[in-house]
Amino acid sequence: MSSDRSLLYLASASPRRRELLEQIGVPVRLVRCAVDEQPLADESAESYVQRVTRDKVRAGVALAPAGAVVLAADTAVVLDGTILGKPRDRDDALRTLRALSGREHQVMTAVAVARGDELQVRLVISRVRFRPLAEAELAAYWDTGEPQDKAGSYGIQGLAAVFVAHLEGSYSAVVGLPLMETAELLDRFGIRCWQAR
Ligand SMILES: Cc1cn([C@H]2C[C@H](O)[C@@H](COP(=O)(O)OP(=O)(O)OP(=O)(O)O)O2)c(=O)[nH]c1=O
Repeated sequence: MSSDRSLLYLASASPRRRELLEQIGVPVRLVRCAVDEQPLADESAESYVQRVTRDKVRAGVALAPAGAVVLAADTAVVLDGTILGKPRDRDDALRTLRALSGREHQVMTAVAVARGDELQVRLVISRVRFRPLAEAELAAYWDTGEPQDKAGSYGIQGLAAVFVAHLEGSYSAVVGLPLMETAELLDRFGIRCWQAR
């Protein structure tokens, strides 16, 4: 089976990434693939998100039709160099949110686009500062269900918007995909967003 060269395959189970691509006029076809997302010993957060993103896009290339353009991304919330992943349970989420309260953290999102052996990756680092969060507020936030599937146990695009005192960087990257960098990468692979239609 050969691919339509203008169609993008998204190697992601994240509904956010699909919505963000649709927001800029890039429809996608999904390829489901799983990769090991365990950080390696002594691996920096910057290296980690780029490695996982490369692994995701390569796994996507292996599953997509030959010659297809494939995109993948990974987002990590990083506090003082430590990666705060998706919460294992309620206690883990509350611990994470407590640690983020009243402080600035980094959100690192890498995006990769590949076709066959050709692969390009970009890393975007944003800085987010939360206002101080009350304990009762954290518990109430967990109960909304929003933190469950999100890096750092929060979603800036959702209810957690009221926690954000300051953001420097790319809002779309915090949600899961840096759209300016993504559009540039896609353009190099011949996939245009709304601008060129
Ligand atoms: C910080 C933050 C993260 N997130 C989400 C984006 C990602 O979906 C998730 C980070 O986990 P990822 O491992 O980057 O992505 P994923 O497992 O959801 O999807 P896939 O690997 O299949 O592409 O956290 C938000 O939605 N809002 C936020 O403000």
